[in-house]
Amino acid sequence: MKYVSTRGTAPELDFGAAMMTGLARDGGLYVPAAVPQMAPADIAALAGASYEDAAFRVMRPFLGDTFTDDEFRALIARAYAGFGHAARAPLVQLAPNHFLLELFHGPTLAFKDFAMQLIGQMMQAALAKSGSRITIVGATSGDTGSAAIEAFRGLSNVDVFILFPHGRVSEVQRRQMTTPSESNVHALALEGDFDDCQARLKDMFNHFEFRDAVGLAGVNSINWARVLAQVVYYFTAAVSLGAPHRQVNFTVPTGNFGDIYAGSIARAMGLPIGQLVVATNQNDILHRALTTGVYRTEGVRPSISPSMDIQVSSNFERALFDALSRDGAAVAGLMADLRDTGAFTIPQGALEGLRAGFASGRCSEDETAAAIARTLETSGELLCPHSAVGVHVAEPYLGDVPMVTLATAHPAKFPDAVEAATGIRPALPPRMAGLFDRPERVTRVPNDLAALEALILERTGRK
Ligand SMILES: Cc1ncc(COP(=O)(O)O)c(C=O)c1O
Ligand SMILES: N[C@@H](CCOP(=O)(O)O)C(=O)O
Repeated sequence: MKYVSTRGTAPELDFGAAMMTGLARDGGLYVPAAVPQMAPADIAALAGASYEDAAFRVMRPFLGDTFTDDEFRALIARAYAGFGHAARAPLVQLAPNHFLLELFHGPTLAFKDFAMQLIGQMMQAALAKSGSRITIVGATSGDTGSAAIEAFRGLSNVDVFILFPHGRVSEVQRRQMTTPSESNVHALALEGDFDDCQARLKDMFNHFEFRDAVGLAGVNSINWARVLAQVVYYFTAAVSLGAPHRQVNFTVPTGNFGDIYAGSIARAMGLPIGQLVVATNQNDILHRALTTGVYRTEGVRPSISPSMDIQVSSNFERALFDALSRDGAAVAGLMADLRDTGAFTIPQGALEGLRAGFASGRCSEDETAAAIARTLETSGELLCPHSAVGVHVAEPYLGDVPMVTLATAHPAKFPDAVEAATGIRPALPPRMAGLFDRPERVTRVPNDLAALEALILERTGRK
């Protein structure tokens, strides 16, 4: 199994190398050269399997010889052992033919744990074999950062630096990143928005002298392994609703396009997914792009679903690559337009392909609050604002085909928005008691590449 870059000129890599490399050296994102297929009988055989067993069967064909079967099974077992629900990703019913996939039972209460806990295990195993040391730099709008810190805290051969937009994450998210006391954890509050954090991270990957000096590794969804781990729950959810004998639709609260792209990989593998609906908040660049054919950044507007306050949606590049018949030069051209002008126009054929693959909708701030209140009233489920965006956007698509909306975070990560909508202040699980009492450790940093690189070099003892 080989991985190729969306910009067409970086070397092809195997799974292990793609995971440790993160961003391709031509600035693109790694994707499989060909997506492995799962026959209907193999999909049907997932019925009744544990989440861990399903994870093994769905992901194994993508791994080549990076791990033996026994090693991979052991890594999966360790990754999901700390989840607070036996099903790992339980489905609950909201309405006739509308289901919620609860992805917030991991250690940091967001869907990121599904991939990050596994990447943590896989990277540690790879580092133990190679004996090397890495520096992880992550960009976060709140959830990736806390999940990454949880997965890598305390490891002697990994330093973790997390860039988050100062003042634009929830207090719970901030404290999850700033209260761990391990010396390999560095929370950096950047003067800017998430797009600035992600842009500086990509700048670091594209600055080869720095990248090689610190052994830079990435755990954002630019890393293919992140996407792969998120493919699994599409299979477990769909099979429990009757796939492969029946179609299932999904609505996905979307920001960086990683989670919904994972759904498109599940569909490419053979899972009978009908509609994949992109649900955006008021930062609706993806909805506008799919509707108008023009991808144009407008500046981020802070919302009550802050983890989706994103304009430069990294994984959209992977979907574009497929829609452009895997023409890396064409993708590179559109990305250059985006960098130089803040916009690009999707060629008509590619736009039709994207529209065939993805429906979309937008949810305003008021609609988000109303969806939280309405869902509590009609089904007793308390939603986080991101999941509420999903539920609102899913509603016009409800019909004969079961719809699964992804619940991407626990409501207690966003208590202010939930309380404003319902009057109920959701409590953190008891295992997180003390989060508000522990001292915080955070460094304010400018939105400046040279300053960030200097800080990382100094903290990792390279200067
Ligand atoms: C709670 C939550 N919901 C949804 C999203 C959107 O996911 P993605 O970036 O994979 O589209 C994120 C982060 O991006 C998130 O943290
Ligand atoms: N919402 C994310 C943004 C980063 O997304 P990623 O999936 O690329 O890591 C976050 O919570 O940080």
